[in-house]
Amino acid sequence: MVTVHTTPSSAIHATGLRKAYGKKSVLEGVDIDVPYGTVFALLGPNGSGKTTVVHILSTLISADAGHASVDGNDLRRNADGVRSAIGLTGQFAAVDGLLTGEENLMLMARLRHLSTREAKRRVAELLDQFELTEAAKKPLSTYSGGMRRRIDLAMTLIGDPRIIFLDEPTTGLDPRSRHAMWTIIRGLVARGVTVFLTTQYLEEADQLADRIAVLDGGRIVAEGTAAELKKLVPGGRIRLEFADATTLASAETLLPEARRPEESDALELPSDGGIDSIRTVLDRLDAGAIEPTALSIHTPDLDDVFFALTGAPATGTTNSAATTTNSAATTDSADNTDLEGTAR
Ligand SMILES: Nc1ncnc2c1ncn2[C@@H]1O[C@H](COP(=O)(O)OP(=O)(O)OP(=O)(O)O)[C@@H](O)[C@H]1O
Repeated sequence: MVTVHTTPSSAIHATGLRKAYGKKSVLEGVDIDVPYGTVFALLGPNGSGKTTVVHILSTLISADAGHASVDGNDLRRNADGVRSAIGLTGQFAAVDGLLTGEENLMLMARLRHLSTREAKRRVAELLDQFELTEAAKKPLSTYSGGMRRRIDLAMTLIGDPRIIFLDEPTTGLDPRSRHAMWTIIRGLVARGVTVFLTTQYLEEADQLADRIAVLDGGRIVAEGTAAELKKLVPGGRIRLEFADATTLASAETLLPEARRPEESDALELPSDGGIDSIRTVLDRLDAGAIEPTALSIHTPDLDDVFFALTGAPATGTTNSAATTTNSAATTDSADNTDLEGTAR
């Protein structure tokens, strides 16, 4: 029998997850590690398999191959242990629209075997926490999209799970409701809850996640903090401005690789945004006694990363992008000592 080696600090640990629906292969060997008390975001384009990963890790479906443990419980051997440790939002999407928010929460509390007294206390607490006290007595069918997501999350939290899975928690919400949901999620994390979320919104991953993994073509093609991922794609540049046209022309001679954006008196050079590359550029200008009046650094955003990794029309192209990224990460490793296996 194969033994799963669970890192004690891992809330979620998975290796080699595979899943196919008929002949359609969805996951082709996915590895995931989420330390306790952190937020992990699984990013991927439509149909990349994010929900499939969540459903496997929350025991709703089984993987064809691979091993995983959640809160130290092996998914195959102790599915009940996994279920009692986790909360999964989205699973109550079919809650009774005719019942009020409070009634739905009470129902869930009783299903969780809370006493009437304890259920009432917990429900009141959650209604308050999710700013639903006013709407508590109204039927769920009258709730807005944002309110439904909040009641869904509140229902998930009735049992005080240590680990929660949020499958696209803010898809379809307006910006205000999205920000309200982010505040709630941050509050949960502050109380020590581990969050595994899937999202198509790069900003959401950037805002909330300690680590981000990009799923594409059935594999995790890159993983790291938002800052680490941004370093992986080209597109970073230094922008220099000068006092007058004469200085600009002299600077151009000293930095022949720089380009001058149209209709501007500035120069731009490719850069990883690191201190060393900035210092090198300034030293070269200094050699000609030239000082820029302004210096700014543009680092790529997660959109650039996502597009570079998943935007290619064919999977083959995507894989080669990941490989290129991988070599970039290796070259860069002196600057990124904690960039373990960043791009795969
Ligand atoms: N029960 C199923 N039977 C057959 N195919 C399925 C089933 N569930 C999912 N799929 C297919 O597996 C692929 C991955 O689906 P999944 O829902 O995991 O992707 P996703 O990344 O969550 O997508 P989205 O962002 O659109 O929700 C899709 O092509 C989907 O059509």
